[in-house]
Amino acid sequence: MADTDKGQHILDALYATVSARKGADPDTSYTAKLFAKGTAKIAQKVGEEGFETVIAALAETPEKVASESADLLYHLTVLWADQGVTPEDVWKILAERQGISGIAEKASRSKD
Ligand SMILES: N=c1c2ncn([C@@H]3O[C@H](COP(=O)(O)OP(=O)(O)OP(=O)(O)O)[C@@H](O)[C@H]3O)c2ncn1[C@@H]1O[C@H](COP(=O)(O)O)[C@@H](O)[C@H]1O
Repeated sequence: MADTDKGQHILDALYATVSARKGADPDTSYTAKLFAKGTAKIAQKVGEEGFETVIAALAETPEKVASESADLLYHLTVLWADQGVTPEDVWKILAERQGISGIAEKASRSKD
């Protein structure tokens, strides 16, 4: 596997693990506890972890940014599973954007 594929592979594997926790025992699985609390709680955690990543960038260390990013990506996979979004849905959108400048992409969106 190419090094550049490793992050995607780990997120795919994490998503599979997270999805399998739907309906599991909230006493033994943090993910199952999040699913039991519902969409608002899961979305709140994504917001909190995003905020903690921002704070790490502004006031802490690159190591803390990496650690908070891992928390953020984990909670994002839980939100995807909750919403019926698959990693493939996200990879497809990112792949379609490859080679398109962010400025051109934003201009095309504002015409929608
Ligand atoms: N990657 C993660 C992961 N990253 C962070 N966390 C948990 O996210 C929580 C974040 O901590 P916080 O202090 O923000 O949250 P909290 O205070 O516990 O919760 P709230 O009071 O905010 O509801 C911690 O309990 C972490 O352990 C994770 N929990 C699980 N995973 C993955 O999910 C898999 C399944 O986990 P379980 O569902 O617990 O079996 C694990 O094997 C891991 O691969």
